[in-house]
Amino acid sequence: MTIAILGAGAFGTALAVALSANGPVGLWGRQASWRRENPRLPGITMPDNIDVTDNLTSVLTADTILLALPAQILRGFLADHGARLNGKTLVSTAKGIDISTLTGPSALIAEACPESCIAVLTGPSFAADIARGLPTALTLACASGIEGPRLQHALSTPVLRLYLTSDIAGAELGGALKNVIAIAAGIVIGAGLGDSARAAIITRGFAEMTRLAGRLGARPETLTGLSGLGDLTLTCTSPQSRNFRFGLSLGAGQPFDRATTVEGAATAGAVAALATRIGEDMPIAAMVARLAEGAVSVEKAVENLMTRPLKEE
Ligand SMILES: NC(=O)C1=CN([C@@H]2O[C@H](COP(=O)(O)OP(=O)(O)OC[C@H]3O[C@@H](n4cnc5c(N)ncnc54)[C@H](O)[C@@H]3O)[C@@H](O)[C@H]2O)C=CC1
Ligand SMILES: O=C(CO)COP(=O)(O)O
Repeated sequence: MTIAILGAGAFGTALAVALSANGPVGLWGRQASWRRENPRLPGITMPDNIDVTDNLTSVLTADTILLALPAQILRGFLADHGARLNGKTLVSTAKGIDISTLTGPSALIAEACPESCIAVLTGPSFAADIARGLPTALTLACASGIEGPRLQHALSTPVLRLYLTSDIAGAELGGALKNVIAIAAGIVIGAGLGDSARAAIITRGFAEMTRLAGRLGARPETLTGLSGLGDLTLTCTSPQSRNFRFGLSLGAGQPFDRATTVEGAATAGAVAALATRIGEDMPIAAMVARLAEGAVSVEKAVENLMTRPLKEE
């Protein structure tokens, strides 16, 4: 198996570093003018067997491609380059739902590359941790009983342990939805509402995640696994998370650098629209969408959530 990664942001670069333990890796970035240290991942030197390039053609000789682009970028990228990827094994790593189609990365890839085998790599993992070689466990979702195990072995290393599932919908939705709840958790802490309120938001947020994912065909055990509960726990509790930090700044009424990749912001809007379309109640996600747009104050959002009709758990 020959591997290339498209997207030389923090995560694509970290995956390249991890997978270089198994052999050569191509890493493409549209503006990859650096070669040995990515400014998005300071302090990490690229091993010699990573070919960092801004020439897409040169990395498309690989038979297996990891797509490490943000979710809202993927659709446009596939429109431009999908034909050249079609037929290859494609592994999605984006954690979001496309705002214009309300579909996840795997559906976008399937539409653009109908002859490809598609997998999803997701779970609790900060790019900096992976790049430093800290032990990490992830979910690899692939519907193919042949390609799934092959990928699982090729993408695992002594410090990167992949658990296999065939539940693509569950793995993908867990990763996308946890980012929305992480923003909510950040808001709670940023606004000074306390750890008890955060535990409530995480738990009720997880209930929303499992409800929506279940309606969209996910298996419950996937949501309680690494790609759901695992990643939710990480992202709602660590200031390393950009989604959590975005929430912190919203809660504290402080500015935030909008150039930072915060997947949960657009995905909250997509989730709210999706929930309305299928008639599912997602009050936390809907509130995060409104807060991220600046359409409601934190005080009003808390009041609205706390005064909803009382119900059974
Ligand atoms: N950073 C992390 O710790 C983790 C990130 N992820 C996921 O990986 C995905 C990518 O995130 P990061 O690498 O962290 O983001 P990042 O912000 O570090 O990098 C994004 C990359 O996308 C590139 N890009 C933007 N627009 C583009 C376009 N039109 N064409 C080509 N390239 C374009 C940028 O140049 C940049 O290199 C996200 O879905 C994120 O949720 C998943 C696990 C961990
Ligand atoms: O997905 C992640 C950890 O698993 C990274 O989270 P952020 O995108 O919030 O930084």
